[in-house]
Amino acid sequence: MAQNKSFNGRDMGIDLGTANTLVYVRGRGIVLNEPSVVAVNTADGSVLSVGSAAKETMGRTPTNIVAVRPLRDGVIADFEIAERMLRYFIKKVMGSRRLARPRVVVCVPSGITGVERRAVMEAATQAGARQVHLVEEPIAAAIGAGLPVSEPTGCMVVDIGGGTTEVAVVSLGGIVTARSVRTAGDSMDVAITSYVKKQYALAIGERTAEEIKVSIGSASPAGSLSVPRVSEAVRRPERNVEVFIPGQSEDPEDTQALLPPDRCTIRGRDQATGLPKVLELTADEVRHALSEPVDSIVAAVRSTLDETPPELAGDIMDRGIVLTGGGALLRGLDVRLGRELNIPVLVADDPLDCVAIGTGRCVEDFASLRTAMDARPRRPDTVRV
Ligand SMILES: Nc1ncnc2c1ncn2[C@@H]1O[C@H](COP(=O)(O)OP(=O)(O)OP(=O)(O)O)[C@@H](O)[C@H]1O
Repeated sequence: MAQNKSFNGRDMGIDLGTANTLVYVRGRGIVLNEPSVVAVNTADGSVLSVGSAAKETMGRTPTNIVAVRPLRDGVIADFEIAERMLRYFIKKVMGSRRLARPRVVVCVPSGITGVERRAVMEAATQAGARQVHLVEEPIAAAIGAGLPVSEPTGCMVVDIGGGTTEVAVVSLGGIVTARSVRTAGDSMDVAITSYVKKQYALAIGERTAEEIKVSIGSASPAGSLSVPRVSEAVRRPERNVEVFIPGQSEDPEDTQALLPPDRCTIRGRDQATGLPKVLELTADEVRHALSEPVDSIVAAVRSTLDETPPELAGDIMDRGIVLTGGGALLRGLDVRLGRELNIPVLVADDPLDCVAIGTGRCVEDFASLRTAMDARPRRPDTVRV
């Protein structure tokens, strides 16, 4: 591993995500993983809570408190709140050791403009960073997934986060071709909310929609799902959603216990009566609700492959496409992509942590990964459409 004397023990890599922010500290690994949410008092603008505590309040705040997600579609939508959130996380990680300001590598979507890059750099600087470097999300994801990004061979990574899906072909430490679409985990939650509203006139919150997706969401029919992991079951939140798992067993060795749940009970507000209501939703219905965002992700991967130079396309055929990001955990997405594109598709180990691990590697191994950082923006400074 190349040594980098200019980086030291307080330096950090930040995966500033739409859904979650992860902080990796040099020599220590991932030390913080919290939702990118800030609860603000609208009366005086003061910050009441940040991260997990703020996410708990989403959909449950009185009128004078708002739970804000300062990033949308992978970029800063509310600069001031983003800066305060970053400042809070950096302080939390540094604890009482405030002797010097850290150098920071921040991960950003590949499609962001120069203006958006400057906004991220400015927010990190205002939050306490002494020097800021940027690494593009697909590169960080590929590094974190253990792909040989610096070699002259093509690797395709599809990072499905909360706000954006980043599809990229990486070779020799750079992006050869990439696409960043604003269809990812959040769009799936919106699709579920709309379905439940249209089909059952039931209003549900953002968190409930996410819980439904994680609990029984899928991209392929039940018979063709890849086997869900035990870690996935552990991460499954259960609040307004109660799941039914066929043949459920307490025994972790029992393969039946790994079967995906086929329905769940959800709670919301009946739009006709205005009263709370409980109803049952099946996995087939949720798969149907998710078809539009899933189709868009498949289309983005297909069109990126279309633009890939033939030599690199051959490498991808051999190596397979690697899925990272929380959206990679959607059951059957690997199967669906593999079937439609006729290419092997693999889900990275720890898909939710890949980008943070890759960003952290940039801090640990700065000299040899230098070429992977601070690339010029691919998009002009126009308004994103
Ligand atoms: N088991 C699961 N099944 C489906 N989706 C999941 C699962 N676990 C997490 N997710 C989704 O993954 C998304 C968060 O992923 P991730 O933390 O990689 O995004 P992010 O880095 O914050 O976002 P972005 O990259 O867009 O800035 C959320 O939409 C979340 O609901």
